[in-house]
Amino acid sequence: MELQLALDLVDIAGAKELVKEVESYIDIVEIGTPVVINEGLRAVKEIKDAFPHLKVLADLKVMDAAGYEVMKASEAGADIVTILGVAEDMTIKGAVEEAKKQQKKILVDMIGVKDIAGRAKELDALGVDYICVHTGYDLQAVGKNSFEDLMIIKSVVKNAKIAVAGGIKLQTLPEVIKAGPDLVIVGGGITGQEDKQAAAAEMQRLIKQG
Ligand SMILES: O=C(CO)[C@H](O)[C@H](O)COP(=O)(O)O
Repeated sequence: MELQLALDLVDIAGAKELVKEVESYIDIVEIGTPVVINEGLRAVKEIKDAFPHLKVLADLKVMDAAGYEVMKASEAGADIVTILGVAEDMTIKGAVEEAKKQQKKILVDMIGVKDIAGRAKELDALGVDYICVHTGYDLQAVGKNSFEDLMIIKSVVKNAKIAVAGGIKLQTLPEVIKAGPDLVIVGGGITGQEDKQAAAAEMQRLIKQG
């Protein structure tokens, strides 16, 4: 099980500072959608250059023209690129094809997908690398979480790795770990803590302990 640090509310300098603090405890750094909007793919490049031993995920949430966007993110140094599960199958296929060419991975974000089980089966058959259930900030604000959806994809996905994101904190991590995802994505649960290093270290400890 891997731990991904999601960076959403920082600029490039802030992202570097944060990653430096927790780099020993994480496997993947996510350059979040707001960071890409503010800083462009330069943020991906600068983080990959500064921390080449960590995998970098570009949270582009691709919805169309995936071949081109996956190519640009790959050129910037992304190891994993996100696409939305609600995108057309043609778009998903384009992403998978380009990622294979570039020797990169595709993570599908299931945000907004209504039929989680049905769509997860289809995406799994399309050859994506990760399928991620995700409660975004807007639904977190009304008390939702991804736990139920995690159990659903666990039961139907046969090939892709399973990921989970959305409001995971130290207190809720043990329940998430018990469900056995391949990848746990944490933003505010680390970046919002006073002692970010301690939070990341404890999360890594819990994940390793299983
Ligand atoms: O993709 C995102 C928002 O769209 C976030 O990166 C993801 O939800 C993880 O952050 P947090 O743990 O703070 O919810």
